[in-house]
Amino acid sequence: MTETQQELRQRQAQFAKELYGDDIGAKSGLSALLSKNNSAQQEAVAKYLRHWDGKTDEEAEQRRLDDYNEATHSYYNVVTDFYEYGWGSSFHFSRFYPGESFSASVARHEHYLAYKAGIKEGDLVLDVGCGIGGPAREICTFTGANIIGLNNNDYQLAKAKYYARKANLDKKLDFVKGDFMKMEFEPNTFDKVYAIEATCHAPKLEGVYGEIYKVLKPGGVFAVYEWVMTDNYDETNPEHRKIAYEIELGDGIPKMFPADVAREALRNVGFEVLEEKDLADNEDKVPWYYPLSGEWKYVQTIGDLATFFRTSYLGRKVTTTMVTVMEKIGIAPKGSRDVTLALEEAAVGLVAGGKSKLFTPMMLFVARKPEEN
Ligand SMILES: CC(C)=CCC[C@@H](C)[C@H]1CC[C@H]2C3=C(CC[C@]12C)[C@@]1(C)CC[C@H](O)C[C@@H]1CC3
Ligand SMILES: C[S@@+](CC[C@H](N)C(=O)[O-])C[C@H]1O[C@@H](n2cnc3c(N)ncnc32)[C@H](O)[C@@H]1O
Repeated sequence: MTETQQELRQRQAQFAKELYGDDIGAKSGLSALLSKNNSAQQEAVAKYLRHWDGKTDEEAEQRRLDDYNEATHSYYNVVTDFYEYGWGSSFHFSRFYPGESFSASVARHEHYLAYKAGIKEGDLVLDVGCGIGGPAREICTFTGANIIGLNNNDYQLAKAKYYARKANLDKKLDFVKGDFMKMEFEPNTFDKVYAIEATCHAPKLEGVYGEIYKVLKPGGVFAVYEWVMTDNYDETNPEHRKIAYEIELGDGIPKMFPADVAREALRNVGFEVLEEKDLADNEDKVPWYYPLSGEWKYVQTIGDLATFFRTSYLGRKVTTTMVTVMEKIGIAPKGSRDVTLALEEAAVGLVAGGKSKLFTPMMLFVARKPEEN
């Protein structure tokens, strides 16, 4: 018998409690990792990794596409603490300007999307795949809009709510559980919708874009930073496919799509595409992937040294070694080392994809739902 949306939701919420205990949300980073339940962690790691067995044939890909919800949910159950520890509370890349700190660059990238979407005070805005709410808090403070974050991961939602309360933004921000492929909001609800590096987890872009189209008001704007393979990518080239596969495996993505698939998907569901630009295709002195490529010369401020160390090759090795030892002596839950190894594949694939310009994490699309006739 197939599980209903309601049953799936309850099971996943229950699982998050088993994994993190009752004070879910309050702990973060490595301290949250160390307090996770051992057998639940093992189950989550197995559920995430079961589809990434090195196969890229059609059947293997189909299994990943079919299981997108559970696989992504499990992925974020096991990586969120590492992300927070290594990256902060906005789970996305950004461009870096000379002299600009890591956190300023992340915030500017969010402001830019808000500006492109035309978000203004009093708007009701949907953040699709909101993570732990870093971008929603920033965009709310920046624009004064009311934002609802949608996410299928219970742990991240609990954290997003916790941080919004702490920042005194809980009257302007709300976070709700749901699958972006099957949204439960009333049609024509939102003035604006944005998504930051999240819709790439969809098994089919028409699915998620179609849902966004449905819940946007006529005339409303959707702005997205999409993860895509660029026009340089050739799926039949084994070197190219290897890079895409590393990104899929390490980032919990069922299938990386090319840019033209994303553009067509927007049009197919009815959007008018107003703007399209690969923000990574530029002459920037500091590349977007530098925190992962481990090039010290790009670090812009003294304050960024600690973050850079954690994200660099050396820092990642230190984390993996530390986690391996802690897992061996029983302090860290089983499976944690496998997670650091998968994240290493992510880092390697992302840097290779960035350097070769086969991949971009910041394909900007701005699209409008036409006014009703
Ligand atoms: C998965 C998607 C669609 C977006 C996430 C983008 C980035 C925020 C992550 C992609 C790879 C991640 C890694 C880390 C942090 C978050 C990412 C950059 C670490 C640096 C976290 C600390 C670990 O020890 C190493 C990780 C490498 C990959
Ligand atoms: C890389 S994170 C980006 C989070 C956030 N946009 C940010 O920039 O901090 C991707 C997010 O998409 C969410 N997500 C993935 N698949 C989803 C789905 N089917 N429905 C809702 N959210 C989903 C994940 O749980 C995660 O929060």
